[in-house]
Amino acid sequence: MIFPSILASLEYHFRGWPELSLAFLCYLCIRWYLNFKNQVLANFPIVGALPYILKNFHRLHDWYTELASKVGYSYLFKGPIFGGQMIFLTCDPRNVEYILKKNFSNFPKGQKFLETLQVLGQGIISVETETWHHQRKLASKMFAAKEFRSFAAFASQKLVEDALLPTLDHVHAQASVIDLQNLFLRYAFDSSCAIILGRSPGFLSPSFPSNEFSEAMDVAREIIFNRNMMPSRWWKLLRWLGIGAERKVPGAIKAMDRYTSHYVSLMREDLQRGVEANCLLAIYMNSQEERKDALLDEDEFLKDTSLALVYAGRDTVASGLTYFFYLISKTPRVENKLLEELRLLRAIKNTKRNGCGRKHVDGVEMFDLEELRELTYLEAALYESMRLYPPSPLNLKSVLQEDVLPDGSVVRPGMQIIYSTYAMGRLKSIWGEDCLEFKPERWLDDNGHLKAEAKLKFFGFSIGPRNCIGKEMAFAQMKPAAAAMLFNFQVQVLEGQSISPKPSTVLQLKHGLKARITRRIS
Ligand code: HEM
Repeated sequence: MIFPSILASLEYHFRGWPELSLAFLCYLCIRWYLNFKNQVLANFPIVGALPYILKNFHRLHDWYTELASKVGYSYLFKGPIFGGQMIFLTCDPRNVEYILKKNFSNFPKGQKFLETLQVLGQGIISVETETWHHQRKLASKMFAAKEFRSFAAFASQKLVEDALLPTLDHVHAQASVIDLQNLFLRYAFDSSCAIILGRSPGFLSPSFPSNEFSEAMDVAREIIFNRNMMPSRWWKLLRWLGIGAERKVPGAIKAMDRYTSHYVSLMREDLQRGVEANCLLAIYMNSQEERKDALLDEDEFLKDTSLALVYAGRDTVASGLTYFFYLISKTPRVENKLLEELRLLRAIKNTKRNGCGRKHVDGVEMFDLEELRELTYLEAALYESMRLYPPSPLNLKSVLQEDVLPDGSVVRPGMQIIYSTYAMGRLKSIWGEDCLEFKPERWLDDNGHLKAEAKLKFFGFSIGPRNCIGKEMAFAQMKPAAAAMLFNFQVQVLEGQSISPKPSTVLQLKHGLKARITRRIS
């Protein structure tokens, strides 16, 4: 008799439990949601920081910047327990300098990152240790060659004259709207191919043709980013199953291999016929002796090297020009100062040449190489736009041995380090209270020369032994395009379009940048 009465009593006492449990669960969910909603970052049990990453994925770079101002310059993200990822994100300039320069050898790209870069073969950006040392030494010599530097400037200038200005003229005549991002991607691809491979593929032309080589590089860029955003096992499984973006990889690799083989064969024929060529491929081919310990078969080396270089230059230059015109369109004061600099220079040169400026066939004016060197306000404006919108907004490193960074953070093997140049370009502590303003003047001293100290604060081309080797080439591509376009055409970016960046390793606008182009009346 006792037993049923105990049961009855329990039933009486716990009658309200399901409701109570439900209410408690709801309370926990609401608390969690409110915390999650108002907090910028937390590492939860089991799922780590995944909810925050998913919530902010569409605005990754701005989120990092927000974290820097609200939480601090460095923080640790834990991935979900089953992926085992530990990402240390920093935008502290002392840490970044330590990682990239002072203790460079302890922070390689790392196996995980290198694996994701294998789509691009074994060129300079996808290798490490001895192979990288050798390739870097060789590349430094090639990029520094005087004949190469003048060839790079000449080839870009020619492409502006033969392809960029006629295309813009065509858009003006059609009174159509153009996507500036697409235009500059075409220009950067053609000029990179011309400078590196010796031939422009003609991707930039008024008919806006398609190009399989460039499309294959788009796939490579997308896949490298995707692979880095997930644990290695996940993307390897997707690759094995052949689903998602991984499905496109084998085709893209084949296409890139086919095109680079083709360009290598053409250049070999040219050199055998005694054609004089100063593109990088020709310079590499003519330096057989220095290449003999390249640890790669001759053709593989030439193909992978040229692919890596075209890839490194294409998206970055396109991004630099796109955001430059975006900022100019929003800042008429800077546009006017740029025009003033161009017009003054043109007037001085015309006086010296007795009124004969350098005219393109359709009355469009060009700036020669000597003039371009004198355009310091333009150069400052390009730096300034890359400060706010760095083409390479984040970079990855790994950790070899446990280390203590200058801010006191401890990093351990197995962690990945991400440093955000996007956030660093927007830190008040580096760039002052007006850090969000587009002000080329911050790069210039009282005599109108570029300030060395401003360049030292800028990480957009990276620093240390693995810094950007193509910086000078990038300016040789961007300056003539920006000068000729500004001087001859009015670029009116359409109002009301969404200006959000794609989550990617390169800063690109999700929906492009639509603009109208009209000829300026001289
Ligand atoms: C505005 C344009 C450019 C920007 C902002 C830029 C930025 C950068 C950055 C940040 C890095 C370091 C990447 C890392 O640490 O993983 C880098 C590396 C590199 N860049 Fe550029 N880049 C630009 C244009 C170019 C051009 C035109 C070339 C010419 C081919 C080039 C060739 C390279 C190469 C080969 C590396 C790898 C160097 C190495 O690993 O030793 N870049 N660039």
